[in-house]
Parts: sequence; C-alpha cells; structure tokens
Amino acid sequence: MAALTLREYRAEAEGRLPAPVWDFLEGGSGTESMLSAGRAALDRIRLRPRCLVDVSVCDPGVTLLGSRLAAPLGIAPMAYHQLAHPEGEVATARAAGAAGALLTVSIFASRTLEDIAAAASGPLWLQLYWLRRRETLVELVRRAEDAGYQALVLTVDAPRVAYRPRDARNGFAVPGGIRAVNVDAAVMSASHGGAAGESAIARHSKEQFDASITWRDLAWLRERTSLPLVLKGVLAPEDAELAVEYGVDALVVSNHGGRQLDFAIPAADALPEIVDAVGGRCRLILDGSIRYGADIAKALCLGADAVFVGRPALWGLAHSGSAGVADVLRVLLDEFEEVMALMGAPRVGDFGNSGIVHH
Ligand SMILES: Cc1cc2nc3c(=O)[nH]c(=O)nc-3n(C[C@H](O)[C@H](O)[C@H](O)COP(=O)(O)O)c2cc1C
Ligand SMILES: CCCCCCC(=O)C(=O)O
Repeated sequence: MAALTLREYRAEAEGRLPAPVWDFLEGGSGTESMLSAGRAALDRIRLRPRCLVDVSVCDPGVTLLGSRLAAPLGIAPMAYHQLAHPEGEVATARAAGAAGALLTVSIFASRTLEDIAAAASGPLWLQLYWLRRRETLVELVRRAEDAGYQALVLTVDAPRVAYRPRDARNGFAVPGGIRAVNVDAAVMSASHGGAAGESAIARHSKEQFDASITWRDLAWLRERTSLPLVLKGVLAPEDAELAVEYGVDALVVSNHGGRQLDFAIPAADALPEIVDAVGGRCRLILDGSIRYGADIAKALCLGADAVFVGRPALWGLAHSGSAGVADVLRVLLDEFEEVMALMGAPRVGDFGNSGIVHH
C-alpha cells in the first residue's frame, strides 16, 4: 500500500534494506550533525501567503536548461540505485518520466546510460566525478550525448569521499552483484571488497578521483561537449561568481546531503548570497533535505529555479520500485500544488523573497 508521507516511506525503506546499505544511504560525514542542520535551515523559514489571488488554476511547470518539467523538481544524482531495488535506475527513470521530473544519473549508476534512457520519458542529466582516467570521462560524455542526455553535472564538492563513520564501522563496500556498469571495471575495483574499519567507497575515491583539478580544467570539459554544464556542490558566493565567469550554465547549491564537508553551511543558508552573486546570470538549484512541497516553495522564494531531492527517491525505490518512486514524487508535487494555491502563487514565477520570513 502507498505511504502517505515521505517520512512513512523512510520507515518502510529502513525495514527492507540490509543495515549496512541503509547506513550508506542515510549516513553523513564526520559528526553527522549536518543531517539535521540542513532540515533545520529549511524549518527556520516560514511562508507568508498573499490572499485574494485567482488560484483556480495553478501551473507548476518550468523549463530548466531546455528541459521541460512538470514542476521545479529533479532527482539528485545518487550512486547505485540497485542497492535499493534490482531494477535500479531504470525503475527510477520510469517514475521520473511519469511525474515529469528531471532525473540526474550518477556516474556510478548501476544500469547503463542507454538502458536508463530507453526507460525514460522525461529529461535526463548525467553527473560526473572527475576521475584521473580522463578517457573514461570523454567516453561517458559521448555516450550521454548519443543517448539524448540534456546536461552534464560536474560534482565539485568531492575531491574525495569524506570520512563517513557508519561506512567505516561497517567496512562498507559495494556488494559484488552490483556494479557501476558505465565505468571500466578496473577503475571501479577498489570500491568492492570490504575491510574492517575502512569504507571501500572512500578508499576508491582516494585512488580514482582527480583531486588536482581547478577552474582551468573546466575548459577541457567544455571543449568536449555542447551540452549545458552544471556544477554541483557550490556553497561560496565567490565560487558562484567564478562559475559564471567560466561559463557554467547552472549551479546546484548543495552540501551533498551532509555527506561531504562536516559543518558545511546548509544549502538553504548559502543560497541568498549566491543568488546575489550570480545576479540571474546562471540558473540555481537547491539540493538537500527537501522533504515537503513547502520546501520547494521556500527554495523558489529564496531565489532558486528548482530543487533536487535525494534520499526520498531511494526510499520509494526500496519500498516498491518504480511505483514507490512515482508515489514519492507525487506526494511532493501534490503538496507543492497545494502550497501554490494557499500562497496565492498560481505560477512558479510568483514566488519571491517577500513570500518568506526567517524566524
Ligand atoms: C546514497 C547516496 C548516493 C549519492 N551519490 C551521489 C553521486 O553519485 N554523485 C553526487 O554528486 N551526489 C551523490 N549523492 C548526493 C546527492 O546528490 C544529494 O546531494 C543529496 O542526497 C541531497 O540530500 P537529500 O538526500 O537530503 O535530499 C548521493 C547521496 C546519497 C544519499
Ligand atoms: C565508488 C563510488 C563512490 C560513490 C560516491 C557516491 C556519493 O557521492 C555519495 O555521496 O555517496
């Protein structure tokens, strides 16, 4: 039976997944204090509605970098959806398409880019980590373009995977039957095979991620694709300014769901300064702790163009595959549509800074 709230999906998912997998999905870095801090930042924001506006028809639709969406909502890139369900990203793509939501496919997806595209009826973006082996990136960009992906998302907050205590304690490694099938097996070998007290994910990243890249390297990627380029994991206005200078099309304002820099500023707190810094010169997506339709409205009022939702999609997937993801998205979209009506904001463009107060 479908759950009514995302909180219920979370509880259901926990009961269905092995404890080390649950810990990998849910866990954070270091003290894990950022898991609740991201939520608290959104909870501090209250909505200020307008009244006597005609809301008999509300239209949540938007266009983001050429991708037409039913609402300003996308699924954040997350590795290995098969950890949650055997159909993995193919099931997620089917659900995202049905809901009119964007799906950002992780470089470490457990289904091929082509199979995911075949299942998708909505827009797909491809997320990359900058691997030392640049031939892999070139090959992925070509495959993404051929399969109709509409943008590239380079994650810039992870020169390595941070220390995550749950994964270290569990000696977490990607289970043998699940693979990052879009990347050469040799590049991925360190992510398999656990060792007590060490996360194979973290070990793999230290071996395979290129921690030396800087702004100048973006030109190398730009020269290899005509797709829009998005940077994910920006929190500083200075970096937002640089991104605009380097021709980046959109930023995902994110602290990686509390999984990278411990004590990093929550995305909702970082967003206002970034909005000021970019001054409309690139699109902005808020990522992290989005759990209610009202959070989408808060993000728009802060100046974002859209939001990404992460873990809840995997909760839906663990609960009932494609149907579960579709239902998680439906809950968020229904809530958002109701917030539009009650806020007196029948179009996405009606949300502005006067619609929120901090308390
Ligand atoms: C299980 C899991 C895997 C993730 N894998 C990736 C990834 O491959 N690439 C990436 O850029 N971010 C990854 N992230 C971070 C998400 O894209 C996103 O920033 C975060 O989950 C948002 O927070 P939320 O889960 O509170 O919505 C992952 C997050 C989780 C929970
Ligand atoms: C060997 C795969 C590394 C996956 C890292 C995924 C990720 O970004 C996360 O937050 O977890």
